[in-house]
Amino acid sequence: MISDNLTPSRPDIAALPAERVAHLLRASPKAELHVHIEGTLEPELIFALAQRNGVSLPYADVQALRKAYAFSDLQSFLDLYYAGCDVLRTEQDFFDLAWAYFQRAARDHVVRVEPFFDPQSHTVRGVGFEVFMPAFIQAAQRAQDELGLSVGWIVSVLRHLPEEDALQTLDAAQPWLDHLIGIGLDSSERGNPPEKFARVFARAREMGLYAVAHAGEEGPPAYVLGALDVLKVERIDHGVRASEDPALMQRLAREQMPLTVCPLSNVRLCVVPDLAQHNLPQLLAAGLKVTVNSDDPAYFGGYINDNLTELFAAQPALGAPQAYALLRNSLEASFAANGDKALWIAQLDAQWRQAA
Ligand SMILES: Nc1ncnc2[nH]cnc12
Ligand SMILES: [Zn+2]
Repeated sequence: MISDNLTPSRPDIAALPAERVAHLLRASPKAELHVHIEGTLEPELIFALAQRNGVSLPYADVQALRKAYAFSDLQSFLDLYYAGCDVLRTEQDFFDLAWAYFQRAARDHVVRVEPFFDPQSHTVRGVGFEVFMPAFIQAAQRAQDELGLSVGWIVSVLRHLPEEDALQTLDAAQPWLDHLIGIGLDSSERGNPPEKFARVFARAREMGLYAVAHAGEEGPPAYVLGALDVLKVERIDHGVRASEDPALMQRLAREQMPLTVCPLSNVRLCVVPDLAQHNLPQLLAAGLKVTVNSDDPAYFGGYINDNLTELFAAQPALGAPQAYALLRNSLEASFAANGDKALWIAQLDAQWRQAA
């Protein structure tokens, strides 16, 4: 049925059956706003790059490496994630990594991606911006040209390291500013509150970068508040523990602060016991601007469409209105140009109207 009511809930979707919703989740245009490019490094590529660069790995084969991906918390994952980075040595390696991910994302109908990269996980090994930035720029250009996929890179600093390191990283990023859209904060959350990075974020914002930060993944709701009030972020990465603080929930809803939630990541890192018990429906029902993302898909068993479809399969409370809201939120919460966003939203609406 055609609906001419374009806002706020546009296509008339209430009666869509579950299988139609599952198809629309997969086939609709969407934005991926929380993915670490180093977290897209598949075991097959780790082995290929290790061979290319003469790096020896402590695993017999791809299966043995995959088997090691059984995590008990964030830190147990990060230890393997940083170890995996060691095979990334040359510009070609970083290009292959990014291009493989962009092709995979395009298959999930991602039209906009804002990937993080962790410079300090490379500079510590003597691999500098002059190695990975040209590769990221070239891969992004090719994604735009050949896949119609729009890319905006977010330089992310590691919170387990001193703020001084992060300031140096920002200095090193300065010459590449034209190719960056934002600054992020990731790595070990507990014991490393947002306040530790107040000066870095103030400087990054002066440089014209958008600000985002991981907060409320393993850390308490106070870290979400710190990210908002001290770092002045425009999106919260994860944020699922905000549900422990009713006043914070009300504020996030009132300010329509986007949350980039990563369901499969939360299960694999034991933030929640399983997808059926994930609090995403509760966050959505409270009026928060929630999006679904993949975080580190090579490590957590799924890309963005897997996150969406597995979550909906596990949660009977999620139906067509929630699916449409999540897809639309992803496009609205991106840092892409308003004209691009309007175009993607029009495409989304056309697809849903046709299905309804
Ligand atoms: N889920 C996550 N949380 C914090 N830091 C990360 N770095 C890569 N993935 C991360
Ligand atoms: Zn993350």
